[in-house]
Amino acid sequence: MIVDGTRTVAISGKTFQTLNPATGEVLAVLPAGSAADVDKAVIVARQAFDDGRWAKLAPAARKKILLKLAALIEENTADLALMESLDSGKTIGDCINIDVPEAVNSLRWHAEAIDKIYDQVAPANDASLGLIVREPIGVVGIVLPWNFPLLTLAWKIGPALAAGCTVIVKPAEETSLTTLRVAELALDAGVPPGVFNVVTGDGPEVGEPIGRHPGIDAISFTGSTDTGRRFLRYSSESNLKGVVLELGGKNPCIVMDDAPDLDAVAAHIANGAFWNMGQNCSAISRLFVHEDVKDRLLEKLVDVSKTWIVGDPLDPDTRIGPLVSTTHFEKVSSYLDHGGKVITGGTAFNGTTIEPTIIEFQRHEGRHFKEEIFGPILSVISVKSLAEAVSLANETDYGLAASVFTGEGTSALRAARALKAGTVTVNCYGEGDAATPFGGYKQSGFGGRDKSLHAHDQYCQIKTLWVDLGSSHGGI
Ligand SMILES: NC(=O)C1=CN([C@@H]2O[C@H](COP(=O)(O)OP(=O)(O)OC[C@H]3O[C@@H](n4cnc5c(N)ncnc54)[C@H](O)[C@@H]3O)[C@@H](O)[C@H]2O)C=CC1
Ligand code: BAL
Repeated sequence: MIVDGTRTVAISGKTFQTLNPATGEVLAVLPAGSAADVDKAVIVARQAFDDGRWAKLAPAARKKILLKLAALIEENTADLALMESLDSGKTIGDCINIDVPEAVNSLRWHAEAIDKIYDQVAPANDASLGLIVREPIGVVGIVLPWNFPLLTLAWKIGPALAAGCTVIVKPAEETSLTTLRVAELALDAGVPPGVFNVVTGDGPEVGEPIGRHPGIDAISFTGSTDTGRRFLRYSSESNLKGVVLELGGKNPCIVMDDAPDLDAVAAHIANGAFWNMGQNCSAISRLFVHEDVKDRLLEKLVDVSKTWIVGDPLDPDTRIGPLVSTTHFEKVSSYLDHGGKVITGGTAFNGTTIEPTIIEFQRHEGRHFKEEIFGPILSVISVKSLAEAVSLANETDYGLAASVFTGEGTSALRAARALKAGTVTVNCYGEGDAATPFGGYKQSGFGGRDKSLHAHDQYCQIKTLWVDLGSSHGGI
């Protein structure tokens, strides 16, 4: 763990192993934290916040240090990418080309933004001055998932540290390594000790004490909807700390009969469904395709899926590596034999890996259309109209992302407005870039957004300062 700028073991002395999911080998033995370690980290982070060693620096000074951190991460791309791939099973190509560079971009974007955000003067009468100012919220608990460990870390520490907060990060127990390394690089960059602390361990032992701690002012969480609900409970039963949740998805993709370039559409859909082995909260999971183009699109999708090389995540050509853990593999495998016609894939092997799989169904019902699978499995159903597609697409408890492919601009915009999702992409798939907010409607999200200037709201209090200019001063 890293507390107060120092590598440390757990107070209990307990440890846990982190495994390479591709081989089952032990990669590292890490401290298994508990409530006592969280207490210690909170004391340190509170002290670091209250004495102003970080919060009271000028925004431009914090910016300089965060830009240095981004540069150090960039310089260490090869090491960090290898560490991330070994620890999570993510492919080395993705780690090098997406996870590390996007983490760098995200940190840079928030660092660059922080000295360009102005406070406001409120409309007021002549005898008063109303100021609306932002202040860092304080000590922030950041609880991370295993599917994008480094990227979600950057999405959260970027705006939190830029705002002047101090943080206690709990990485997912499957994937702690890159968070620990980045915390060390932060010290090298000049982030003062005590500002960026990391407590490793599992959810009940470390995540829950963070959620319930009265000395923590806000929580930023990415993970499952069930655990997200717990954080709301922890907050309501403790100090009503602010909670921002980025949760699961059951993301629809609609393809109409006038969609241009079905080859490109198939490539986008395969990327949306199979990128990161489908372990992505914004993964395309339900495909609604117009009946007139269904057969042609499925043919192309099968062809594209077969180009996704399954294998060793350390081979740069591999696009499908192992799932993150055997537990997760068991969960995802259970969706391979539950009705529907397998169009391609359907095989699970080595107890780790599932090939890109497309399953066609006649009706929009059952587990494949309700539950977040979080694996490389795409469920397909045909539709007769855009209205039917949009209505089925919205038939879900989730609302993170959605895509629509059509050649008709007005229909595309109508559908984009009607889809209940935080991010809607038209004739493409993606999550936007650091400048655009990311988060969900319905049970996909709560309380705010990651990325963009909207992310800063999570980490700030808004204070009103009301000054009497004295109506008795003779009108000067
Ligand atoms: N939105 C997303 O990006 C993610 C969604 N998921 C979904 O969740 C499913 C289960 O995966 P898990 O790893 O179990 O997700 P999870 O939501 O339980 O884990 C995410 C984080 O929450 C922590 N956590 C777990 N239990 C906790 C508790 N009782 N109190 C406080 N913190 C706790 C974990 O240690 C980890 O750091 C996946 O199959 C997937 O469907 C998982 C990871 C990311
Ligand atoms: N798609 C990146 C963030 C997430 O899956 O939680």
